[in-house]
Amino acid sequence: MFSRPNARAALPDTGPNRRDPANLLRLLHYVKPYVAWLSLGIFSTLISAGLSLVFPKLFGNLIDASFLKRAGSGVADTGPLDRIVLLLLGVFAVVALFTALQSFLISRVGVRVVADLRRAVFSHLLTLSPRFFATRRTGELTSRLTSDVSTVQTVVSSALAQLLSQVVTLIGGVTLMVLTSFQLSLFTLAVIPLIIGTAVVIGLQIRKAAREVQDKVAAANASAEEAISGVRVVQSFTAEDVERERYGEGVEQSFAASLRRIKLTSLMAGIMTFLAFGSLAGVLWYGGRQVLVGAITPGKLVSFLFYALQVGINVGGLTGIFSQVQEALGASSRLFELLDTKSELPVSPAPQPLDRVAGRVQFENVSFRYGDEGELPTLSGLNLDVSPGQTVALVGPSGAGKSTLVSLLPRFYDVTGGTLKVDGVDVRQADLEELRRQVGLVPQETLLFSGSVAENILYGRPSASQAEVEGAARAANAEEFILRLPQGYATAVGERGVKLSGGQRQRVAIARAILKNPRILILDEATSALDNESEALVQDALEKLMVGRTTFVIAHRLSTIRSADLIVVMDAGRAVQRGTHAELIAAGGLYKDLYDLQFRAERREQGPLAVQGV
Ligand SMILES: Nc1ncnc2c1ncn2[C@@H]1O[C@H](COP(=O)(O)OP(=O)(O)OP(=O)(O)O)[C@@H](O)[C@H]1O
Repeated sequence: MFSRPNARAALPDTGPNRRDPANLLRLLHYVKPYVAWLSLGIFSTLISAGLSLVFPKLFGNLIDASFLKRAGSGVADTGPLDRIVLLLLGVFAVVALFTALQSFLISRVGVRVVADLRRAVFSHLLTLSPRFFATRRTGELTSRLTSDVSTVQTVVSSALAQLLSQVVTLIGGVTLMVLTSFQLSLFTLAVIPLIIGTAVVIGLQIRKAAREVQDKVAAANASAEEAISGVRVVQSFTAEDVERERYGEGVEQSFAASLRRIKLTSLMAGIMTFLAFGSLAGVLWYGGRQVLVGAITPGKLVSFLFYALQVGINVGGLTGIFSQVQEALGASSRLFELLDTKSELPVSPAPQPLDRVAGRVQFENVSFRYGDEGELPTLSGLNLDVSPGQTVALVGPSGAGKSTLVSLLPRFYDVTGGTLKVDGVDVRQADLEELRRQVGLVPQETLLFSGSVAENILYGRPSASQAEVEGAARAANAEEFILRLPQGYATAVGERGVKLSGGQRQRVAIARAILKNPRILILDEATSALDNESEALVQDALEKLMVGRTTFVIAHRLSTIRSADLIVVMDAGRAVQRGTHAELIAAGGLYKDLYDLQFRAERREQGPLAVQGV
């Protein structure tokens, strides 16, 4: 049956620095620019948390003022009651104001840090080499940008504020409890170790389950992403059921993990509720007796109950924060792991200038291997000296290493042996950006970005003017079809350019390359048949593009091969033959075999013109 191999590995989840608290310090680095906002937020938190400790005392006073005076004198004096309520309202208002301020200020820092972190991770991802992306699933990486960053946000914003206010309330609450009634305090505080113990033991299990939920969701997401981005393949193979099943399985696994987590949280909620209300009942029982014997006033009992409640809530809250911090540590370590992944292309400390090159390219005894040492090399012993402006056609059987050879030019990979030079400069000694500005790439499968036609052409040189864009489109034989589009240059091309035909996409890509005006050009000729007319237009545009540039073309068409200055025949990573078409045919060997197999039919189609000179 159909199967889409899940060969790409998920991001390793258990690195050596996983949940390393040092990551929290690294996070602080992102918080640093906003330390003023944060300090104001912390100040507001301290005020609101400190003032909230006044409530219970005032409530107690309120009770005593309302009940005791009346019982004593028989006359209803509402004065103290009114004053206390007024005072309470005042305190409420100040607490409300500072709570709002605290929430705004600290959350603002949180969302800002998240925005910075997202940008940093994305910008770093763009610098990594194709080798990195070959081992990662896109869905995994995008989920790092979304869910992991959001988990970190929780800590930076809400958890930080909560932690502060809870610590303040907890210390203050316990002190005031003890001051209100020492005996009652002993009674209540005895339960706290039980609460903490339960929270820690079950909390640990909950964290494990939560981790599992995240992993399962990420895996399901990755498979959905692949299916959605390849929906045409899925539909053409009528593999919907397979994909449904694959995603369904992932979703069910995440459901099962969620269920485990829910069971544990429910159990914890039950135990906590019983402990909390049980101790409340205990306090009411013991405190009630104390009131009855006149040891404390009813107001004091009420104050005490409120303090106990505040302390209880905060102890519960602290354990929640503990698990949030743990999760955030996990998430931040995965993010930092991405940020720490160095591009494997070493940067030269003193790059040699490569500003406006003539276009000479030299492969000197170049070898290359995708895998580790010991694996078979993909290219070996390659020597090639291409003069500025020359066109080199690379031919050879599938898997011979043609695409690999050209991918060394913009330094997607570094050679593993020998040297690759552009204008006499070892590409490893050049500035990567400068080098890549010299190299233009027109791939077989053109990828356009969602946006307008003009934006896609401008990708070649963002500073170009509208007139230059139009000039490039004209030279690429693209203007005619662009002007026929509903909004001309402003027409949106759809995701990956789906609204254009294959030939149109290619011509936009050629216009893009013309605008970039590179000295070295890499063309991967399309093997998929375009209709005759658009093939002729694409071919004509390519020929114009090639003029005056050093061009490497992975050639599939006889006409390209025959007009090349040099044909290099590749087989199993080696350049086995080189020469012009006529020379190679005369010499016999792999080229002649390939020619006999692949091009005879094409030659026949091209009629007498193509036969000449063969
Ligand atoms: N990213 C990669 N990681 C590991 N091996 C790779 C990678 N890309 C290509 N290879 C291997 O390197 C060899 C050469 O591949 P390459 O794509 O260069 O061949 P090609 O001549 O361009 O083939 P085709 O004409 O089919 O495109 C193949 O055996 C291929 O399996």
